[in-house]
Amino acid sequence: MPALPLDPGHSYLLRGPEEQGRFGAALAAALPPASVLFLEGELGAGKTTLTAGLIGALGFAGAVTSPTYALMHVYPTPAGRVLHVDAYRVRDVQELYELDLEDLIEGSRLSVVEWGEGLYADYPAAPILRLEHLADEENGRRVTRVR
Ligand SMILES: Nc1ncnc2c1ncn2[C@@H]1O[C@H](COP(=O)(O)OP(=O)(O)OP(=O)(O)O)[C@@H](O)[C@H]1O
Repeated sequence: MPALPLDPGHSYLLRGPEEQGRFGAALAAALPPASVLFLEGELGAGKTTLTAGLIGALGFAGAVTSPTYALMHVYPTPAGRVLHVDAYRVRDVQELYELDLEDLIEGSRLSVVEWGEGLYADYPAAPILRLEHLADEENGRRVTRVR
């Protein structure tokens, strides 16, 4: 598997949504089939922008929108199905299992999971990226690979 373009414990500054999307796109080749990518970051931290770049790089040409209200979006790509899950409101991880999430992940090209702490132990190989706003006077976001 190619290395992610970021080592654990390291950060990048992403200046603007275009860079944010390009960073997401650069992750695509590093994430093998059936893999999981965990994203952390408050409202507006750029999770959807990064994910859109990633899904676009897998060949999906349509719009990618925040899964906050739907809990999960499913994108068909030429490389296989991509899941974009927002687990924030799922208090009980059991609810995720009731969705058969494990099987869905297994059958997908990639699953991007926001706020999926409850699943971190189940997917120990999955990278965790944290997105943060920079200070007000700076334009951009910091992305840190937590794991
Ligand atoms: N690196 C960046 N620098 C500056 N602005 C950015 C950057 N990345 C994304 N943005 C902008 O920040 C806004 C919020 O981004 P986005 O919708 O991706 O956040 P989100 O984390 O998915 O939010 P939500 O939690 O609401 O789903 C958008 O207007 C986007 O263009």
